[in-house]
Amino acid sequence: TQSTRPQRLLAAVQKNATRGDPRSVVLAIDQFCRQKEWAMNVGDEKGCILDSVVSEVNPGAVLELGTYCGYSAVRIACLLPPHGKIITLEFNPDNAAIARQVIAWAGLEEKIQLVVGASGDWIPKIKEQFGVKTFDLVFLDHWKDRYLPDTKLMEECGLLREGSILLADNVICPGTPDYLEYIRNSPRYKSQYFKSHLEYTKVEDGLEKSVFLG
Ligand SMILES: C[C@H](C[C@H]1O[C@@H](n2cnc3c(N)ncnc32)[C@H](O)[C@@H]1O)NC(=O)c1cc(-c2ccc(F)cc2)cc(O)c1O
Ligand SMILES: [Mg+2]
Repeated sequence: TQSTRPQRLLAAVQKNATRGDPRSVVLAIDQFCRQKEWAMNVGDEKGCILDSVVSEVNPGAVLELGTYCGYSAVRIACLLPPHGKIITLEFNPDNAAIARQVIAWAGLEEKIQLVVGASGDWIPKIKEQFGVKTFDLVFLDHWKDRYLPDTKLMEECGLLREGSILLADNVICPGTPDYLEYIRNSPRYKSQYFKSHLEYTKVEDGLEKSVFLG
């Protein structure tokens, strides 16, 4: 039977990356996506911006919406402080199964908690289920029309504190117009746009970094 793109991406990781070496996993995925098949990971160019934000925030608690194959979860987890953890939500069980194996190959199972389900269902349960008070950093990379409702939901559920950072992928391509309009005009956020390109292409895209002011 025909393999899927995530399955081929995992095979490339298992062939070309060193077990327990997260940076070799990131490199193997980027090489696969540049040389073999495009895939919707945040990628190497936007990934450098992600790295600089993670390093600056030095987060103890990270929430990622939209795991896909685990590329950005691995990239973020590499940079966390010793007791830092990332909870990553993935709706599609097939993608989650691949991501689990990519995370295992990187040796980051202790730092990354992968949860299968929809963000809208899980966000209200995170505090009680995972003993999280608030998140220092949230990386939004799921369905582009869920960024705004889920941001409002995180506010309502008390998952954000003064200084929490939201970093949103794809605000230009595919685009998240309602989220951008809200976050750039809300007095409760201070936003900054980091111009870049859609992963592995020359098409414009970028990341929007927003600080929650409380
Ligand atoms: C949405 C996907 C990423 C993953 O998110 C999971 N997901 C969804 N909704 C939920 C939820 N509500 N809760 C939890 N997980 C959830 C899903 O199952 C995918 O695995 N990402 C994209 O579609 C995406 C697309 C492009 C793109 C750009 C130009 C093109 F011509 C074509 C595609 C680029 C990107 O950088 C992306 O990130
Ligand atoms: Mg994305």
